[in-house]
Amino acid sequence: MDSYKESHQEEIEYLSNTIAFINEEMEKEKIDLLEKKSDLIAARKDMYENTVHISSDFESLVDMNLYHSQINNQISNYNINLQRIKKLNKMISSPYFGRFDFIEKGSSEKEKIYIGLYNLMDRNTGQVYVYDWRAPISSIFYRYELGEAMYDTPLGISRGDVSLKRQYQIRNSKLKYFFDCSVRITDEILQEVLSHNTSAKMKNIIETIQKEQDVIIRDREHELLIVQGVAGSGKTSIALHRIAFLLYEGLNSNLQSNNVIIISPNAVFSHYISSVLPELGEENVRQSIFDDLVLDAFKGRFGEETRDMQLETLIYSRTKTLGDQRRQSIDFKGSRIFKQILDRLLWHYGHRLIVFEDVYYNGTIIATRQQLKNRFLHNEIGIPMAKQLKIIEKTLLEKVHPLQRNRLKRLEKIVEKSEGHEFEIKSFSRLLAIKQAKAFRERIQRFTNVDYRQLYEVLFNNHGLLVKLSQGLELPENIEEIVTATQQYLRKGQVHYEDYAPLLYLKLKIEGNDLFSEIKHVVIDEAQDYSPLQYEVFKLLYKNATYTVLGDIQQTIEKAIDRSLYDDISEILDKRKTVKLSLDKGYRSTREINTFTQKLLDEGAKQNYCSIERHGEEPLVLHQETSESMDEAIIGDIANYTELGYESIAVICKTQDQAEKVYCRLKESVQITLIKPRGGEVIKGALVIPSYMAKGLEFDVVIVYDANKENYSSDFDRKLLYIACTRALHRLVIYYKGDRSLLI
Ligand SMILES: Nc1ncnc2c1ncn2[C@@H]1O[C@H](COP(=O)(O)OP(=O)(O)OP(=O)(O)O)[C@@H](O)[C@H]1O
Repeated sequence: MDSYKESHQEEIEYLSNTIAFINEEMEKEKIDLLEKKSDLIAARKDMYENTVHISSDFESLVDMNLYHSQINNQISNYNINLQRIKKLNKMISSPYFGRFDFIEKGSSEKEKIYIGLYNLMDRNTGQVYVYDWRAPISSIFYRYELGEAMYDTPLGISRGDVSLKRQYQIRNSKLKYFFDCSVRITDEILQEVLSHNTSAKMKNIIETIQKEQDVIIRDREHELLIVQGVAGSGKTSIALHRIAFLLYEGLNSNLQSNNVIIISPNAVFSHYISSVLPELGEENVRQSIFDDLVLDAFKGRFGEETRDMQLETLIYSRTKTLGDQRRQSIDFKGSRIFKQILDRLLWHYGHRLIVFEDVYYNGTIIATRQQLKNRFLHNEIGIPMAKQLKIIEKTLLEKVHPLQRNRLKRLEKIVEKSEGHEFEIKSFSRLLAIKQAKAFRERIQRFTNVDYRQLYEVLFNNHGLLVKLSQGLELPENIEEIVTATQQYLRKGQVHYEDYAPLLYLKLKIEGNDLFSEIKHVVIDEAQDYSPLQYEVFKLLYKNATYTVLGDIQQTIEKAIDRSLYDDISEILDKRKTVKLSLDKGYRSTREINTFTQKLLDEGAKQNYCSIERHGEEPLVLHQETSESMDEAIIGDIANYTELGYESIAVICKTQDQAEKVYCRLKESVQITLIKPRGGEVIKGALVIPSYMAKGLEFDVVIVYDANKENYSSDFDRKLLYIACTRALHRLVIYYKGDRSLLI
């Protein structure tokens, strides 16, 4: 037998043994599950029959409690069983995708390490059929070629030699093919994976994780890991695989899915990525967008303007002075300088603006204003301002409490002497006492109540104060206009999106934050979308968490491209162990599309970039005489590309408004969906979407709608165009009417 035949025979046998083992395990688990189910039903019945259902008697309550905790245990065991069955079910179709043979230093025995989605081990014999891709030893598969290799174990580094590396395609429990490779993961298999159509939901990449990606996924050393990665370099994929890894590691470190939160840019994106972690076996990881954090924190007090609305306003007012002013206002209110002003405002409030008063009750002094102020200013244990003032209020009320009896007696005497209340002295006096107590409390609350919104308004309403607080700081040139505009809309009861972060910062500083204490790890995707002040807010919200922050500064929309953002993030989050890494290789698009999109970047913003060697058609830039002919061409394209087998085709418009109009016209002739900012899921087929909403998503075919000179002219437009074009996997078509945009 030649060596391939021998290997083939060996692999067929290994696969069939593995599948047989999975089937056996599945049978056992199913029997176990049935037993657990009937035990659970019996326990519930027993509890129903043998305990009282309503009681205030202590012994009966203890009894009920015992039954409850027993049933809860049974339910959790039942769920563990179900999870195991789910995992086995996922494995049966394709139990592993890779193998390497490893001889540990000092040993003569060759171990065959098969790698798949989960561990598969015979607990009786100790034989490991498959290693979880996250297991320490599996890192060798992603990081090493043939020859010397090492991996991290809980007991230290383990070294050895890799004598074989093999990759498989197994579908429906059948071995389709396998091949040996000397390099890490061959480009052929990666290209094969990348040449497929994209799906409506993001997929896992465990079979082809690249070395530089694996380093990020498996990092356990750093408390803050910052990744700058070019478009399509796998940042989002890495973020999700890293979470799965940390949760696996979590078996040792106590990290559970409810200890992790992903901050993502919008609801459509959240949907898009929502299936990766469940696919990897990790459910219940929370996702949030900044807009939702704001709504929750302000309890609906404000939050009408969303980020999409802010972006739309910027797009529409680009050429007007108002637009520039708004942009500068956004920059300023998100800056570290504004954070310093807010800190000074808080200090100033505590030291100068709170007007403590002497507190009298029933003619006796309870506390002088100086005593109250001293108590407030000597807050050594750092209790947040609002809580501290409430403690002062409580202490004053407690002091007054024993005096209220005397006050009541005094009131009764006064009432006795007055006419018309002879028959109701007691009740009338009590009523008076209640009213006076209320007035007393309100007097105290004049200095113990603090409202972050009012304080924010003070800053803009009092010009002298802003000047004073910004001494030594560099303010934007048009600060006067920013202040006047803010003053005006705050007076009308409105709040802009860029005010949320400063308001939330003030709120958290003033009131403190007891929420999210369970969060131990935060993943921030599209990191370039957040301002330094938003990072200050994250720091206050997730006080003790470690962070993974991933972004691409080329995809910054509303601000100027600022390479110092990552330094700011690292200073703000201020973790002991921080690392900044970069990813320069784009995996999403064909080389032709990648070459084209890199040329869209401003000369000054060019970056280190390399593309995956996957080839396809050159992007097309096509002129159309009229809107009608452009519509017709797009309708034709949708039909052609569908015919060619592409499954997701996005018509990307600059704005929401434009997207709605195009959708209304196209839907008469083709099956097409409009994606709205809060519109839920991206589905397969043809869709129309505004440029900024397409961020983070990807499509087999991208058709850019009307990239003419008017639509795409400024630097701001350049970024929208870049985001739109970098979404394409296989085909990119750009239409324009009139003059072609000079950005192309
Ligand atoms: N190692 C890999 N193996 C297979 N596919 C990969 C790999 N890395 C990235 N990809 C694919 O490349 C595409 C882009 O990945 P992803 O969306 O994670 O990149 P990104 O850096 O977040 O992109 P962007 O910033 O442009 O939104 C996805 O289809 C992803 O599955």
